Amino acid sequence: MKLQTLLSQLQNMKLSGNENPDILSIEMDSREVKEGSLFICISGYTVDGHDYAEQAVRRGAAAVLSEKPLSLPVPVIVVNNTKRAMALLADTFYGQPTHNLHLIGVTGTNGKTSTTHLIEKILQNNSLATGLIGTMYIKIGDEQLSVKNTTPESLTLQKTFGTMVERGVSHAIMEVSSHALHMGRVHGCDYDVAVFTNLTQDHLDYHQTMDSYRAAKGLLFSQLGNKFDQNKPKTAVLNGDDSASSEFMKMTAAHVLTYGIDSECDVMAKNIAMSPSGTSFDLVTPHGREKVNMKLIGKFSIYNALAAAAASLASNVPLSIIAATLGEIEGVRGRFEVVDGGQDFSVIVDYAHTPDSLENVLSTVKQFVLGKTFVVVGCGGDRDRTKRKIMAQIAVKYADEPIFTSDNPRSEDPVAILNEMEDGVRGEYYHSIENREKAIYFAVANAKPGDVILIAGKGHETYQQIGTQIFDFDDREVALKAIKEQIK
Ligand SMILES: CC(=O)N[C@H]1[C@@H](OP(=O)(O)OP(=O)(O)OC[C@H]2O[C@@H](n3ccc(=O)[nH]c3=O)[C@H](O)[C@@H]2O)O[C@H](CO)[C@@H](O)[C@@H]1O[C@H](C)C(=O)N[C@@H](C)C(=O)N[C@H](CCC(=O)O)C(=O)O
Ligand SMILES: Nc1ncnc2c1ncn2[C@@H]1O[C@H](COP(=O)(O)OP(=O)(O)OP(=O)(O)O)[C@@H](O)[C@H]1O
Ligand SMILES: N[C@H](CCC[C@H](N)C(=O)O)C(=O)O
Ligand SMILES: [Mg+2]
Repeated sequence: MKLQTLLSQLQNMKLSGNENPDILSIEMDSREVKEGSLFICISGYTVDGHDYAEQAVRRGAAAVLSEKPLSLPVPVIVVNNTKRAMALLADTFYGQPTHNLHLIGVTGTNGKTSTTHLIEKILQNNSLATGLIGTMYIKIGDEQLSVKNTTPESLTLQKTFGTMVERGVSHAIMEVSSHALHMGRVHGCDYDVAVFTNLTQDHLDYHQTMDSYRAAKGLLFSQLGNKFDQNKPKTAVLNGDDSASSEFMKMTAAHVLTYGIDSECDVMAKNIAMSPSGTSFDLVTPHGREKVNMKLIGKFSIYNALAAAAASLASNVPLSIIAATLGEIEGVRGRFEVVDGGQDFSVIVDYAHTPDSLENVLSTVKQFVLGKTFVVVGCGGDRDRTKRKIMAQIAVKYADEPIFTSDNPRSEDPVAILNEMEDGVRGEYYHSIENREKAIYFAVANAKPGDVILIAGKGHETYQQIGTQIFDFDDREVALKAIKEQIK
């Protein structure tokens, strides 16, 4: 695409010279720049991309987009905000791909990964070609790509959507993090369905207060479009049992479909029966009623199922397919995943890394446990510190054997993180074992028949970050090894 054609999208910009090179790619990382790239300078949290403009030109950049004049031998386009401009240019460069996709965005503190996977399976069972973007990976058809963020930058996002369209994907489902909403990574995404799971405490390191965290989540709904287009109707799927939903409802002119268990909603679960091996309920919707027999357990799983059902209904999937698919789903990797090494106690690996998710999962375990409950849990470094005490209190409240350990300490001292957890439960009964492998071994060595060990916080993760080093670490493998050695 010609530079001038691309730039016609920007209303306020200054371009030095009148050259009009062919732009073959857009890059925000100088290390990715190739001959013919447009390099966009982003001033980040760690470094300033403007400092890499010269390097980008040496690597062949044909033009540079910047927030200040730069003396370079290629055209320099100056705009007030390169991040906003990047979202617009990426959308244009990749052919406005979200206009050609049915796009479903899922936001909320907990349940985004789980819910997106439920929706993915339902759409696939309705013979639709899907793509998925989230914490674990990007999926385009059968191909899986690794990711750094739950919601990538606009450039990666639009490029990914472009590839999806090229490969015949018709429906894309994505997790939309509050960081992404706040940083404008999803500007330009034309959502058809926006789903809200829940709002509880997390990320206060970034958002500071729950009010601004709620406001960031709300951006998904205020960006859902304010015109009524009968050919492309938009739907906000809101959790009627979460008080934040009434605010989000005001933010959008789109159709609203509520789901819930306790309050009167459009999509509801009635006659719920829970057992250690599954959950059944009547899925009551504006399109009729179907019995659902799920293998997933816990009240939180019913919420995810209802959110997925409502999003699928808003995407025109027949109710019978929705109910049948919810019955088939085995679960999502690292979410309430059972580790079975032939032992006579249960081991569950789960991604609960917030107070609310930990409480949900532990209370689900407590509903069914015959013996004692063990929990192995830590808190990530360089993340919301205020949740540490609370998570420790929840662990002590629900577990007979709470074992505090390290999660991903990142740049923080692991012992200092443990101390902050312990500050919430001084004088109570707990164990503190800094080394996560040792903590898991300790739990396995002490569990008796009928006990349950919940290993929380890292779920699907296959690494542990200590300082700047990344070590191989998989809770499921470590637990399995401990079990095998124990029952030898
Ligand atoms: C705080 C934050 O969000 N940081 C994001 C940000 O990194 P940054 O600002 O530090 O970037 P930087 O390293 O300063 O670089 C600035 C610019 O210089 C460029 N650069 C840099 C070096 C170089 O040699 N050449 C060069 O051109 C970079 O490509 C970039 O354009 O931009 C990066 C690239 O897009 C992101 O990967 C990174 O996310 C980091 C890894 C992160 O941890 N983010 C978390 C807080 C986050 O966003 N989490 C949410 C999910 C939370 C949840 O699900 O609960 C998420 O959506 O992932
Ligand atoms: N609807 C829910 N409400 C509360 N807790 C939930 C819910 N769904 C899942 N959980 C718990 O939260 C954990 C994380 O779930 P999931 O990965 O689906 O959330 P997420 O929103 O994608 O998280 P992240 O922000 O890290 O991407 C699960 O392992 C489970 O313990
Ligand atoms: N998306 C979450 C993941 C946390 C996972 C936990 N294992 C940790 O490292 O803190 C975050 O970045 O806050
Ligand atoms: Mg996720």
